[in-house]
Amino acid sequence: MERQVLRLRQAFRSGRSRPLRFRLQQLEALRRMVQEREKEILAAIAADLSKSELNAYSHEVITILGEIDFMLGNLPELASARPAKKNLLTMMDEAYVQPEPLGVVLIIGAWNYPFVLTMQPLVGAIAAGNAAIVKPSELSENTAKILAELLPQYLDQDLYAIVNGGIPETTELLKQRFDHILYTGNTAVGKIVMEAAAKHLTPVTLELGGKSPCYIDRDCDLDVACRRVAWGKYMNCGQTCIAPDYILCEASLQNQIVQKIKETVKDFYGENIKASPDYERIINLRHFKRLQSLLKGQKIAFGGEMDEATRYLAPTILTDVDPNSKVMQEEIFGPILPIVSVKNVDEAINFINDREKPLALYVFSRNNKLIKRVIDETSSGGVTGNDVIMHFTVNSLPFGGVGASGMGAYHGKYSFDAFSHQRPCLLKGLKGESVNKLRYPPNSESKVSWAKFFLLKQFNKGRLGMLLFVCLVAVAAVIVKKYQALPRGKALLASLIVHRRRWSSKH
Ligand SMILES: NC(=O)C1=CN([C@@H]2O[C@H](COP(=O)(O)OP(=O)(O)OC[C@H]3O[C@@H](n4cnc5c(N)ncnc54)[C@H](O)[C@@H]3O)[C@@H](O)[C@H]2O)C=CC1
Ligand SMILES: CCCCCCCCCC(=O)O
Repeated sequence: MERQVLRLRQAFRSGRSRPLRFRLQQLEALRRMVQEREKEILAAIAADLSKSELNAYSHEVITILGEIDFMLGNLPELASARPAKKNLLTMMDEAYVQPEPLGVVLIIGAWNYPFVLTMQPLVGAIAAGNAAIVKPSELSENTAKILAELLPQYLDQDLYAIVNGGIPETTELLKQRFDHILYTGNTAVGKIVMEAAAKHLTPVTLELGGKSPCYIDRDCDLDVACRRVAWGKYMNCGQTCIAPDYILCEASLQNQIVQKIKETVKDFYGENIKASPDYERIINLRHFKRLQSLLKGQKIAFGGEMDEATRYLAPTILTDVDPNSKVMQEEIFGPILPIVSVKNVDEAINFINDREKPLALYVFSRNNKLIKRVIDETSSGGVTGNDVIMHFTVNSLPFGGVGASGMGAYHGKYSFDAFSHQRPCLLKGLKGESVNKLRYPPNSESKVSWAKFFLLKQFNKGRLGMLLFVCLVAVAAVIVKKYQALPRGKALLASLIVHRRRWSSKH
């Protein structure tokens, strides 16, 4: 592991990953990989998540192609230096912000969208000019395997590597020194990653999970709301970090919601859900049993059927759920939708604020003021009003958590930023020592007062006069130099000095 990181570091030090042309070439090669090897990639995702290839394409591949296109179109601008505003002391100098790559970065992905959660950060890492190690989840082993096979065929092998394995391999990787770590997964492992990173003072982006609430207001189009919630909740069998975890609504809406989601599920997956190519399975037996245990003691208003052999768990709705029950204590990450009743939006806001900050928050209402109020009075990684999941697809929006749901963000420009250092650059001229004297010792009241003038723009009359005088002298000096009319120039300067003295004695 150590040798592998060293190899990448040496390649990074060679400077090869920095030129814009190289980054664009690598991104184009990655796009070629996705296009040419689409079939193998889709088959791997489909095998890992019991997913149709069509869904594998629209859940994952499309996101990566979109992200690569965005970077190819925007990288020249993102990677270029941005001029910075100057102050009076640096007026004549050059100030700009130059994004620079961080170095060798580590990307640890989760299993639930195994292609997106490894390749989307990689697009950002390449775009920003880094070397990168990608560690896919061992639970989505087919995708992990195909990535290890394909990536070296398309990308620079000394700069980008896939490391496969489970906890021992990840633990070993985390002992190495990286310049940034982007981790996607559960909160408990997020803490392990952050602790390991702290040993090297490595900055982290943590894309974690949590319980994302969905408030459904009385004043809303319930048909649309239920269709959208059902889509976001049951997609990927509920194994989506930003799936609506539970519904908050007035008690009187509960039965209608159950009825409408039931109808939607029939529209989506037909009478025999098990046979639908659009309905996935739980990733493994451990998660299946965990989900099974969440149903104990609950009122199942819809669904609940399961088959351990195929890890099938039907789209399920729980009603009158006690906020203290187990299903409300942990992120569900499965097709179980609890409904918790609240009296009104005030109670919903308090309910949300009494708990950890979620990764996503959803509000359905016809009343935009109510949606804005919920946004203003709560906190979450992201918000979508009148829909679910969709903020993930807008690459001009930063994607990430806050508080217990994570730190940092990526997607589009934010991915580039996550893997870049915004380096402030100031290029000073060698002239201007008369002004610079202000900051050289010995200090004095007068120098402090000048510093206040230059940096805080605190004027007094005398200073203003002096500034005008300095400007006039500067103009005169330019004229003198330009026309080399030495005698007339000198006379002009002398007359200015006399005027300045007279003006000073009067004020
Ligand atoms: N914020 C986001 O973008 C996303 C967050 N998630 C969250 O991830 C969670 C589901 O993923 P997990 O089951 O955690 O995925 P997982 O089991 O695939 O683990 C994630 C990664 O952590 C590594 N890992 C696991 N245990 C480790 C340990 N003890 N030490 C070091 N590394 C270890 C794994 O090898 C894997 O690469 C959910 O909470 C979900 O909400 C999932 C997808 C996206
Ligand atoms: C058009 C829908 C695309 C949905 C992709 C959702 C991926 C979410 C990944 C996750 O964060 O768990």
